Amino acid sequence: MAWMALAGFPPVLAVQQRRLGASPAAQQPQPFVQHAARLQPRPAQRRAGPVLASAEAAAAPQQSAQPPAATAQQQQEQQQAAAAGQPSIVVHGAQVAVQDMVKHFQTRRGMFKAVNGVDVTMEPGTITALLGPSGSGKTTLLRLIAGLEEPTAGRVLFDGEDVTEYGVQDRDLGFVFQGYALFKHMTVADNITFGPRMRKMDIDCEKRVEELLELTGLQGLGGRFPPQLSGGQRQRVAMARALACNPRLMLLDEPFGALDPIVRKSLRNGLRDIVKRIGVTTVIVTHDQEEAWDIADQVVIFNKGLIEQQGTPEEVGRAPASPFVMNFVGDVNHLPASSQLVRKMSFHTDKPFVMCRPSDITVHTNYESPEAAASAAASVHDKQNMGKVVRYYLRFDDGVDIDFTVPRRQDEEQFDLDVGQRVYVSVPPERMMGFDYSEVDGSAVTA
Ligand SMILES: Nc1ncnc2c1ncn2[C@@H]1O[C@H](COP(=O)(O)OP(=O)(O)OP(=O)(O)O)[C@@H](O)[C@H]1O
Repeated sequence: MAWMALAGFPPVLAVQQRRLGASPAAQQPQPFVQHAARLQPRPAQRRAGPVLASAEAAAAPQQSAQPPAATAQQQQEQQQAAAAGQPSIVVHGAQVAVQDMVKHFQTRRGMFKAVNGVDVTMEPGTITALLGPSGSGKTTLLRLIAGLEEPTAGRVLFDGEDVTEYGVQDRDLGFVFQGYALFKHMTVADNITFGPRMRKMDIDCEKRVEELLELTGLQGLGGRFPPQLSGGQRQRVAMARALACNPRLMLLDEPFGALDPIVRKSLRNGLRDIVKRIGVTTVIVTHDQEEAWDIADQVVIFNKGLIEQQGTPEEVGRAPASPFVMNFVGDVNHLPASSQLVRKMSFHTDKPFVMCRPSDITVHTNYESPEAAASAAASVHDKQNMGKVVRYYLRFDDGVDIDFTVPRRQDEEQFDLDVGQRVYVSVPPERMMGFDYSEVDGSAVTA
């Protein structure tokens, strides 16, 4: 079944940081911020086209007074597909280019730069995940792409065509966001076909519903009402509805934020499967790095209204472009640049601190080995069995702590260290990065 077809993806980088000198118990998880229905138009922000008054309206931009008809090309393709007995969902994912995008908000304290000169291109049929700390500008960029915000400067191009002046209803979009925004009084089938009916699309609505229910793993549920569905099922309906009008671009804002981890995982795998089957260009805002790493072809890391890095998840994970990205993506240890380990590794930096990933640490136990001689001595300070991995907290003789994480199986075969045991630690200097705390602080600049 399409919904169950899981794609294989690179290992996920856990989102956790170990702060300088902090004990295991003192570790702070990354804040997880959830926003309900953030794609709702903010009052007085629209410039063109009818004002959308609710989340449901935002999710169904086709509710304009004079809904645009399906394009002649789309209609022709649908008719051809119907005649050939093929699926009637014909999507041409757009290449979406955002150029020199700037968005300033007028606030009581002056002008606030939420997006401050952003260039990014999303290739047709790919998934781009927008990641970054709270307030870094992710949702604002999504809304600018959608036409829900008027840019201060910059352009949005769909397949090379400048759509910056187009209203939201003229951009061929599908929306999915956390609050579901389904019409509760309508059946699942009616929710799905609401858009095509409003746009007077010349399609077989029954067939479209069947195809979309199959695509989203909801076979047999077309006659139910949203309150009779689970949260995961409702979000699948939202996806089906977003795709019903053959959008060129699907925009998702924290779509799975309210769901439990197992349902989230199933939904995101389903999302990737759908996108790859039908080829719709997709942009997703998420706080969940595991989600981004699982599904995205391209990740875009935001900080304070600017893009710090964009690339494939592998590129960003392997070669972070800045201390901010290294710190934001995955586990890191923070050490003083003058610490024993850094000096022993002959890593030189003019910055006061150094980062390294737990996964780049090598631990030797035989003090007579040549490797041990080239390493810094530490003691096992604490050990935690985390299920699939074992995490050790190692303390150097200068009092500096670091994490060392090893797969449980490897730990059993190779390490199985005792608390208090002496170990010898090395990190390739090319895997270290000097930094100053001002460079990794992603807290939003308030307006
Ligand atoms: N209409 C507005 N008026 C004034 N400031 C705004 C407005 N919309 C957004 N902002 C500010 O712009 C900044 C970026 O907001 P945005 O919602 O894009 O961030 P985000 O990265 O999506 O954050 P989060 O992850 O918390 O949702 C924030 O500081 C926010 O307060």
